[in-house]
Amino acid sequence: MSSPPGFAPVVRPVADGEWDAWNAIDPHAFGGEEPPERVEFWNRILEADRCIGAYEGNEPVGSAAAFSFAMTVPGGASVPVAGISAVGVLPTHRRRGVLRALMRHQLDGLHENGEAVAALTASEPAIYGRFGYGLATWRMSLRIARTAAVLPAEPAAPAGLRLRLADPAAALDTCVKVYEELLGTRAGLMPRSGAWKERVPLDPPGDREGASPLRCVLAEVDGQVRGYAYYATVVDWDATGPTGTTLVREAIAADPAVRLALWRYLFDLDLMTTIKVDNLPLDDELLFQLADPRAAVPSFRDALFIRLVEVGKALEARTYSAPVDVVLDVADPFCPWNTGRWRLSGDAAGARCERTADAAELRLGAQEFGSLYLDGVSPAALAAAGRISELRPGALAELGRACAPLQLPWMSFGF
Ligand SMILES: CC(=O)SCCNC(=O)CCNC(=O)[C@H](O)C(C)(C)COP(=O)(O)OP(=O)(O)OC[C@H]1O[C@@H](n2cnc3c(N)ncnc32)[C@H](O)[C@@H]1OP(=O)(O)O
Repeated sequence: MSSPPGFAPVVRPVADGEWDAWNAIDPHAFGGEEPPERVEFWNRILEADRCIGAYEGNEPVGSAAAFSFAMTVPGGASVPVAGISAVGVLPTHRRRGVLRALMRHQLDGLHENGEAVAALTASEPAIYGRFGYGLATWRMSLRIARTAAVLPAEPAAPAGLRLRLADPAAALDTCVKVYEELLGTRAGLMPRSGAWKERVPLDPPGDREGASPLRCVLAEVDGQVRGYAYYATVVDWDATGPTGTTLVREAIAADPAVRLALWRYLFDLDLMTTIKVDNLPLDDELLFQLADPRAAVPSFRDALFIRLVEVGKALEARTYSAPVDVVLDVADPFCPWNTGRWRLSGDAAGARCERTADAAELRLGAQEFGSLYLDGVSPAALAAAGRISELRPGALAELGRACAPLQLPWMSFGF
């Protein structure tokens, strides 16, 4: 039954005995039914004390959850991040302020706990800007014609390299160790602690849509696993012969020579004519390893949205690629404790970000801070879009030099 006019949801943690009703919101809100393996996985990773419901009486009509993640920030440090997920409102109660009440409760809670950064991926990107989340990273997918794809001879595969097929479930711990070698190298990366290591290789039969079960190939050098790829294949034929597709879910190795060896393998599977790669960073080296870049058809999508819950603390937790000393004037109506002027000064060794009464040099909002945080969006682009105002000539360029990434940030798994 839909709510009467003047409805004001009460937002609170989910109590024992309410979980079935809370879990029932998601399929109604998202309109689908997840395979049981995925439901079971999500039930295992949810942190019960970080799940909230919006209630009408005793009935939950909206849901939201937070995960206790860590994330690499520019400079390589790892900072705690609240990963926001499971946001849904019953269709009977939409557009009556339930999401707004959930966001209010959640951000107030993060503020009280001193959690400086929140992150999410959005079902619809237009939803979260009003709550101060800014688009911070992109993901790239590639569709590659195998016949046109020529990979370079260099770097040659390391001497002693051996590729070995493994059962994805049995290889989980091994693969996570390889993945962890990457963590400090690129902003946006998050560890896959505990059950999160199962997230990428999760392979419910109900999700396969004609593809093979997930395969795992390990790249060993002198007996040590140094890289791995998860992939599946779709077998197909037409009058010209085989037209199969290799679906690459992930190819990970810290050593570029090992990663290239994995690509050679994935590009050379018999009967496959197309390679589809999901979720790469925008500057992935694979783009520059194809002799003919048009062999790959890229598509791009928004990935991570970031919210600085505590501007000062968050900006001090990262470093800056060049010296910076600017006064930032922040407008943050949804989290007013951030509003005001902040002096950010720092370099590659560390940073301070403190309240100041000095004259403002750059004016921006919470959403822009989120977009800038991982160095995946340039201050100049946001200024050109009319979203940052430069009040002291030169301040924009100074911030731009300080936020110049060595590599673009990347979120390697969804949550
Ligand atoms: C991190 C994640 O989990 S992403 C997943 C989000 N969930 C989904 O997409 C599931 C399907 N959708 C839903 O469950 C709901 O429609 C929600 C959660 C998107 C919105 O919930 P509602 O309770 O209807 O939103 P609410 O009434 O609080 O609206 C708050 C504001 O957001 C706006 N808004 C709500 N949904 C959308 C949307 N899909 N696109 C753009 N704006 C939106 C409203 O217009 C309102 O704007 P205002 O600030 O100008 O007043």
